Amino acid sequence: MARRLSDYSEADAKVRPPKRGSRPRTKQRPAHEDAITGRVLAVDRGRFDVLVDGVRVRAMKARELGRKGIVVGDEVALVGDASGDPDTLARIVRREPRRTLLRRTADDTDPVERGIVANVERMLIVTAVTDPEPRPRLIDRCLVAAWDAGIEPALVVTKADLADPSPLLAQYAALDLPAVVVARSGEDPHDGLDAVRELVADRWSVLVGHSGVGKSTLVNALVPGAGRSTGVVNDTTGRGRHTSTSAVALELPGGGWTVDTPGIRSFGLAHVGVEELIGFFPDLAPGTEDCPRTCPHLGVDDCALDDWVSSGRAGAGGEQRLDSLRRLIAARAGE
Ligand SMILES: Nc1nc2c(ncn2[C@@H]2O[C@H](COP(=O)(O)OP(=O)(O)OP(=O)(O)O)[C@@H](O)[C@H]2O)c(=O)[nH]1
Ligand SMILES: [Zn+2]
Repeated sequence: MARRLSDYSEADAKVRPPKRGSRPRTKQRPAHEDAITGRVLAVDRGRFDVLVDGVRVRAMKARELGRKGIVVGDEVALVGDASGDPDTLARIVRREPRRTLLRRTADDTDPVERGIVANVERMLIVTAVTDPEPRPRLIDRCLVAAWDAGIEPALVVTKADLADPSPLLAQYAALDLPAVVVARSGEDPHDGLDAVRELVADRWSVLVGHSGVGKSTLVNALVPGAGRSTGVVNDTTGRGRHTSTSAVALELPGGGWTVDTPGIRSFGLAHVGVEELIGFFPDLAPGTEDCPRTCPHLGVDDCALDDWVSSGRAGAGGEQRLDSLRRLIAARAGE
């Protein structure tokens, strides 16, 4: 049936022509719907290597990311040329929410915290039985940093061919930590390597440890061809021959990725509050129940932790652990 003119509503007549110069709405996409996601493998002076569907793509941060940090392990959204061909550069337009973030501050009072690696599930704390001597306070810092980040730590004790690892292991027995012992045997890189492989298989992990403990040796054994430089520790500086200082993710032949952190020599923990700190010493935390209210746990005013440790309830490492905890609390108080 034909419509009569009088049937047209006023609204029909009010369709305005588009303003000259204005673009159709559909082109103004607020989010990058067509972005693809990848995982950051390496960061080097403003350039990022991102793994996209098995291809390594070079990328830079898009301006809209602002000062938002991107670290190894981050999951990011990319636009632009993500072919991975030489001389191409994609843009990172978004950082996906992080499941874990390993952080540190320059010291225990510095308010500026830096991300080291994101989304890893496991931390291997590498320490030698001797040469160099174990540094329990650094181990304790690493444990706090791992638990604070939501990462499961494990101990890897190297150089067991040089000395008996049991006293060191006994110190941490109360913590219910996975611990693996490795040793050099002849030409073979390491006894105990299979146990390390199990800890890192099919997941993202991060290796931490101070210079000379055998971290690079371990990485080279886990990832043949990784080419991490190993060397004799310089007696004067305590430093090895490393020149690279940035974290980098290396693919494990059996599946999974491990992140080496050559430049990291310390773990400032200014971002961890005192109450949280105590919670990250699960061998000591229950001992604070008998402390006076507002006890600073610094060894004064009848702090119950002294009895807790001397009665053996924190295990063989109790004294050392309490010393670590107290130093961390004191550092927070600026003492
Ligand atoms: N006896 C013995 N020596 C080892 C073992 N693992 C590593 N080493 C030696 O210890 C020294 C230091 O090893 P690296 O792998 O360079 O140590 P690192 O922790 O990477 O140290 P940086 O390179 O300074 O970061 C080297 O001379 C290694 O050959 C081990 O299980 N037993
Ligand atoms: Zn106390």
